Amino acid sequence: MFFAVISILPQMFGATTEYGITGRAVGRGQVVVHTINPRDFTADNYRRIDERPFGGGPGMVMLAEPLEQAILHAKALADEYFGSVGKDNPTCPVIYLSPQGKTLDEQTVVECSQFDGMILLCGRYEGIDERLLSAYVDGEISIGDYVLTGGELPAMVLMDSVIRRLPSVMNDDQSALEDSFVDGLLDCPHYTKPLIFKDKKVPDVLLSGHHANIAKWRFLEQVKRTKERRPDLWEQFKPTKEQAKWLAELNE
Ligand SMILES: O=C(NCc1ccc(CNCc2ncc[nH]2)cc1)c1csc2nc[nH]c(=O)c12
Repeated sequence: MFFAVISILPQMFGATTEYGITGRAVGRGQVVVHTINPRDFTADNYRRIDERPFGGGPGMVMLAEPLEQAILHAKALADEYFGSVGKDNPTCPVIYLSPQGKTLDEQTVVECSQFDGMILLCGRYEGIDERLLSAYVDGEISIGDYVLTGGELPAMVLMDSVIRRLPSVMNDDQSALEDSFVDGLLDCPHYTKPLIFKDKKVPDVLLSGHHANIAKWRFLEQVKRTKERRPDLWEQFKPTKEQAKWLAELNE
């Protein structure tokens, strides 16, 4: 999958491209990430990428022209990449990470993981000239209703959530698709060595080797936690046939 991120802080993206499962996917060439700094597309000696807002008010607004050149460069890199892998008619939307965007959820992550690539536009300051957004942006995504200092961390959250879903990025011992957020429940408790920690033992069922009982115990723990901590998720939950059987036993 192809990513081009447009940001005046390109070094931040090392957190995604150099570490962990996402870093490995980049290292293997399963994911390509280009960082593009709008400052490299400025025409003035001060390499300006922001200016005071028309109409006054606090803060600065990012200039349209350097961002336009950065986006056109990203599109050229995308064309080159898709040409090199023989992909015709690729889907590669320009996504603006913005507090005004649609709040990211697993469904949006699934939709994004089906694109051939994405051009991610990261804002700083008070935002970006509206005329640039209306000319080039296909969609806006927020990662939640809290105020950050820029779009870079949201861009990396989006990239991380998408990259982990790509086939063969997560090997089978890493829970890729059956994650609790995918089956609609919170996760169950996890235990590993030592058998006793701070006088607390591991639940016997997990030591029993009885896989059906273990699966049932884990599911019922997920249910208990989801009911307690996220009644909103519990309300939406649709059990499978087997899960419904286990739930029926619970209510006996
Ligand atoms: O660029 C981002 N944030 C930087 C930022 C923060 C505040 C303002 C100014 N807002 C003034 C205002 N708001 C409502 C009324 N007036 C602009 C830009 C960002 C990208 S995705 C995301 N997801 C969750 N949270 C985020 O902050 C982000």
